[in-house]
Amino acid sequence: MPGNNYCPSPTTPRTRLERLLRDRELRKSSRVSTPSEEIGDTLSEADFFSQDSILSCQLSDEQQDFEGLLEGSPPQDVRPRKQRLLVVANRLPVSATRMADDAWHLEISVGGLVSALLGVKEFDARWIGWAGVHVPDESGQKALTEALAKKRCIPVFLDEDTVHQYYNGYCNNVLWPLFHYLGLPQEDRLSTTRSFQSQFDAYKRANHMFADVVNEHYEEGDVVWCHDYHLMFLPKCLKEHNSKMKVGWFLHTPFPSSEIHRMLPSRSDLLRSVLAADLVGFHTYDYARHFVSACTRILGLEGTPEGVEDQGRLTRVAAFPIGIDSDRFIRALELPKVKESMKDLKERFAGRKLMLGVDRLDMIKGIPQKILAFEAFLEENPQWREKVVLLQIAVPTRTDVPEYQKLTSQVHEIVGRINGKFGTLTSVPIHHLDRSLDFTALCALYAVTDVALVTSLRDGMNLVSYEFVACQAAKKGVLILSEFAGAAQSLGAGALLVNPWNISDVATSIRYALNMSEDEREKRFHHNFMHVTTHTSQEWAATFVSELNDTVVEAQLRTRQVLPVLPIDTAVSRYTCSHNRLLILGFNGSLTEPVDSSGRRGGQIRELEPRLNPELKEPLKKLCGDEKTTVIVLSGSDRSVLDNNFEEFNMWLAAENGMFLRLTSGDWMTTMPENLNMDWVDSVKHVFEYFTERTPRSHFELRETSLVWNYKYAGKQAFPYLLDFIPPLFSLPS
Ligand SMILES: O=P(O)(O)OC[C@H]1O[C@H](O[C@H]2O[C@H](CO)[C@@H](O)[C@H](O)[C@H]2O)[C@H](O)[C@@H](O)[C@@H]1O
Ligand SMILES: O=c1ccn([C@@H]2O[C@H](COP(=O)(O)OP(=O)(O)O)[C@@H](O)[C@H]2O)c(=O)[nH]1
Repeated sequence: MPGNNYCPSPTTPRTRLERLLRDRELRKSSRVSTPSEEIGDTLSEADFFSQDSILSCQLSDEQQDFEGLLEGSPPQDVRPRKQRLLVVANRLPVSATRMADDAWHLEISVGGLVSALLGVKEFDARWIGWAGVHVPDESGQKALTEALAKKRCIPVFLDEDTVHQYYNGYCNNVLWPLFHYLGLPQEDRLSTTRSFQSQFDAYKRANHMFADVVNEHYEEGDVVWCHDYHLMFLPKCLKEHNSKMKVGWFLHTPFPSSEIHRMLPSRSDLLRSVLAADLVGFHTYDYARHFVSACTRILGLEGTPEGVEDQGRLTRVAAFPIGIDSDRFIRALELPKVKESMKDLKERFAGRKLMLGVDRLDMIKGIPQKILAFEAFLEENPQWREKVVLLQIAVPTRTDVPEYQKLTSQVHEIVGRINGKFGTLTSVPIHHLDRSLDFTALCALYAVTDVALVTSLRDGMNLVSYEFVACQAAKKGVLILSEFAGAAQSLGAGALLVNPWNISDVATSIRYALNMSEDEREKRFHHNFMHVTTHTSQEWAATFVSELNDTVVEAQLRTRQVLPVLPIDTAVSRYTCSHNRLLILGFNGSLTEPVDSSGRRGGQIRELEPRLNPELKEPLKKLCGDEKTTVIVLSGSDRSVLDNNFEEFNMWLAAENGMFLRLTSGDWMTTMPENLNMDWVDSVKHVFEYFTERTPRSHFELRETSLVWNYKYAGKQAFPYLLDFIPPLFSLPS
């Protein structure tokens, strides 16, 4: 369900849930079909040129459709003013190519993020991003800025070195593989783009450049929605410039387990800057949970069902599974051009079942694994060899990154080998295309496919699987889907889920899919079709933005409830005037040496016995020597600890939380009842020992009147143990 807390919790405010449902209903009932939403009624080529004479464009149908989506219909007086939305993503929805000094060719960019955001129509949206091209001269920048403005796009101009270090380097060679569990680059991969540090510097520089453009175009009340791993530094830059800006950040990739994230040298910087946003969104609960646990374990912050808290400030964290504009795909199937393509494809592959893969040529998509599984299937099922064909569309991507170049050769080599092995004079089993298809060609392919094969090793969501389902109302084909794609959580019930690393498992699923009964296909399809058509990209965006608006309002309310900060000047002047003062000081954490969140003091693991911070000795001596002031140290520690630390001062000591009292010049007194029953200690001690052994960095102390298990430095991994731990304590005899 979109906008749910990262952790489904019974404490979710009922009002939030109700608001979500109400908003959803309102959106449904107020939805008006604009001209651009009617079938085929997109801008014509002539309209396009008349609007934009300096553009040299050959518009495909897909681009015409895109035109309609980007420009929308002008706001009319009767309609309420739409909220302004600044969508900030690394890539604009168009890539630009320079045709002449002042002439630019604009083409829609391929990728899930662009497809999803094209569906966002409810806002007065503007896009801010990189146009995918280096423009060194001012006149070229001016011409491109004007051309893009007509498409409601605002460019960020990045120089070549920044692109190399930031985009090819830090984003695609460091963050991308790490977030998809492929590890960090080894030295040989790093050396091509220099060190982590210089890449990270370029990353921050680039994020500042994005921030400058946002700040320039921002108007009060705008919502700023930052996207993806390219812009993790952006929320912080924006909030530092204007703390009132409403900032949301959404990650389109997985967020890995904190065990993976902690490998990153810049792990804390990135988490902290993302936390500057008001709302942080992920595709699935798992990714959100991983993010929260990275913040608790690495930064030592507090995780709650609502998000992450840092000194009273909450960053809301929630799951917002993306969708597609399913209507756009369903309507496209009625277009004559799509019908014609479907007819061609059916004729070309007559007598054979068609299996389809559509992926960017990226290592996370598991293309080699998919092809090897298809080979295993052909090997084990000779009767199918002449009756099935795998069509793999592999869209070239990030071609400047050496890993991607290697992958291309690897895939070509495998395809060549298998086609050589199973091909005949008249046909080959694998049709592999290193290119992208336009929207209409893609829809036709989806519609005639019998089995779609998605074998991502990790994938934030995977919209191809959604698009395939949207186009299958007639055929009701089967979706084989990797359990490591975010989509497996929403389409899992209708798809055949596979582990792409298990080649024989995938091969078995291929056989099962090809032989599946019509009845089963129909049931599975129905389930997924319902999901895809009700969880759309419009719904996704509207929910995120409405949550962001609400989060900001709630944060303002919360700020008013926060206790006011002590007015230091007033406190000091009252202190100076008074003649009889009582100062009650804590010990652990107040007067002890500073330790970091993992319990290290100056890089060393802390000693078990707390020690007075040497820097406080002098001021404390002065305080204790002041006859107008009585000082008490009140601590949970036992008497010997206080003796060892405060013997030399003239003060009161209260050990074990007041069980024992002493003026340092006198003897210890006790407030303990004479017949205090301590029989429970032995049995509880065993329980404490058991959990201490199993919880690194926790320790337990046996005091005179209490037993303490201290898990303060153990990190949040102690919590599962705590849950086991508390019930046995309650069952102890009192
Ligand atoms: O812009 P590129 O570097 O060429 O890469 C294309 C996009 O790839 C990634 O897409 C992700 O977003 C999809 C939609 O949420 C999701 O379904 C998919 O699983 C992700 O891989 C990337 O996150 C985008 O920023 C890129 O633009
Ligand atoms: O030839 C192609 C192949 C893919 N796509 C689009 O690229 C997107 C891929 O998104 P997905 O979420 O599956 O993965 P990503 O590439 O973003 O990692 C989908 O919307 C496809 O329709 C396209 O327009 N043309």
